This record gives sequence, structure tokens and C-alpha cells, in this order.
Amino acid sequence: MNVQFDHVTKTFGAHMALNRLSFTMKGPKIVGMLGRNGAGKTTALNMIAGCIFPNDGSIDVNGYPPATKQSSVCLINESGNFNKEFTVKDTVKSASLFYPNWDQKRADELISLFQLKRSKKVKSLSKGMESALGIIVGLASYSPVTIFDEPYIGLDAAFRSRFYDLLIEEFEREPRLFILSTHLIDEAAKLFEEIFIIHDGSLILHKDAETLREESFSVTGAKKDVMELNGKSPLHRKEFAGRTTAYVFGPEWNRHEAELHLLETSAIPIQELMVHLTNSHTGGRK
Ligand SMILES: Nc1ncnc2c1ncn2[C@@H]1O[C@H](COP(=O)(O)OP(=O)(O)OP(=O)(O)O)[C@@H](O)[C@H]1O
Repeated sequence: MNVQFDHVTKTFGAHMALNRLSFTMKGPKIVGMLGRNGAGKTTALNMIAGCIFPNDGSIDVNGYPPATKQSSVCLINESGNFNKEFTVKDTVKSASLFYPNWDQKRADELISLFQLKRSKKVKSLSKGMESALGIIVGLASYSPVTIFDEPYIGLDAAFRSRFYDLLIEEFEREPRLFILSTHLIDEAAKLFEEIFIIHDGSLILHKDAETLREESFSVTGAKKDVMELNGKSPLHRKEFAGRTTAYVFGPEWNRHEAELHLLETSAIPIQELMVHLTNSHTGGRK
């Protein structure tokens, strides 16, 4: 259940989508692959599934090049990889032939849970229903590496919450490497054991979620006290009502020390942290 990228580069024409991207994901785990629009997430995830190939560098999935062992990976993406003329039943049937660890009983349970009609064609499903079908296939595939790339376009908050619960339930039932890419970061943050942030085709952060929470926080107080806390520059600073708030990140910042100086501290939502981190990597460009 490992995925390893070693200096992977991918260009589309003159555009470099991935720039010597290197990382290792070790399962079983639920990891978040995060980044701004156009960062390169989908390109990287498609490569894990062997759908596209790098120009340079190498990728290893469970000890094999991706395309040679494709059935160990299930990729569910936002556009839905399904034949529009197939019914829900046909789609599930074809998935059952493709994924060697397929669990039909679980697929049937999930179809009922998401209230999908088996006889409906994919082309007549709503966007949310099509997303639900993707989630069902991803979970019932029991693939050692299961990737959800923005899997819930159109799903309402109640069904998204059901998806998060199911992911945890499924992980406990059969631990796998689940890779989830989403822009609803704070909503999904509780799921992630490890977080990868990609920016301009390169990895700018890889941390376990707990360390990330410990090492990132905001400090608020009088400007002088906040500035004197640590000689290093914070990720971001803002002034409001005569008080300064600094967003800090890294092991050199100590939350306890800030509190000893009677400064207020609080957690930074991961979404906000990502925005400030990516801004700091592009010299403040939004
Ligand atoms: N088939 C393609 N042809 C040309 N350019 C592409 C192609 N696929 C991706 N790109 C470009 O590569 C870059 C990375 O795209 P990618 O879809 O991987 O980003 P992403 O992080 O998934 O973004 P988003 O969150 O917006 O979906 C973007 O600039 C995109 O326009």
C-alpha cells in the first residue's frame, strides 16, 4: 500500500504541471492531497492510477510501475469515469469484473444507503447521484490504493457527511491507503492522518495531521509582544482593532511560550494554513 514519486515531471505543451515531484505515501492510512486550483493534484493522482505518464522521474505503486498493476488502484474522479449509457446495475457489474477484491454485498448495501435506483442510466443521474455512484465503486472495490479526487461534486452536506463516516468505517473494516483530494478541506480535515500540499507542481508540505495541528497556530496580542515572540517571520500577519495576529508554522514556534507571554493562541484551520503557505511560496501572489 505504498506510493512513491521520485522526481516526477510532467509537461503539457509548454506548461509544467509537475516539477520534480517527490513523495512517499505509506498505507494503510487516509491521506489528504491538497493544493490550490491547478497545483497538479489531478495530474499526480492520474499517474498513480496509470492513466497518464511522466516525462521524467519514476513512480512506484505497491512495488510496481502504475500501469502494470493498475487493478491495485481504484481512482474515482470528479468527472465520473462511467459509461453514460450504462445503468447503475451495469456500472457496478463492470466494476465487479475489473477490481479483483470487489465486494458485491457491500456495493448493494451502499446503493441502498445512497438511495440509487439500479435501473437508472448514468446519463440520467443527477450530479450528486453520479458522485454517489463513484463513492460506491471506490469503497466496494476494496483496492489497496483507493483514490477519491473531488468525489462529491453535487452531493449535499448530509450525504457528504455520510461519505466521511463511511470512509472511516471502511478504513476500520479493511485498512487501505485512501487518498482524498478535496477543496472542502476543513470539512474533511478530521479524516486525514497525513497531509500533502502540492503547489505549482511541487510538494511544499508533508506532515502528519497531528504535528501540523501542533506546529501551526495563530498568536494575537499587542504588536510589540507578537513581534518579539520569535525573531522569525510569521506566515502571515494582520492588524485588527489595534491588535496584531500572526499566523505561525513550524517547530521553532512554541505555543506554550506564547501563552506564557499572555498572548492569545488558537488553531489555524488547515484550509487557511494552506492559503498562507502557498502564498508564502509565491511571494504573496494569490
Ligand atoms: N490534459 C491537459 N492539457 C493541458 N494542460 C493540462 C492538462 N491537464 C492538466 N493541465 C494543466 O496542468 C496544471 C495542473 O492541473 P491539475 O488538473 O493537475 O491541477 P489540480 O491541482 O488538480 O487543480 P484543481 O484543484 O483546479 O482541479 C494546470 O495548469 C492545468 O491547466
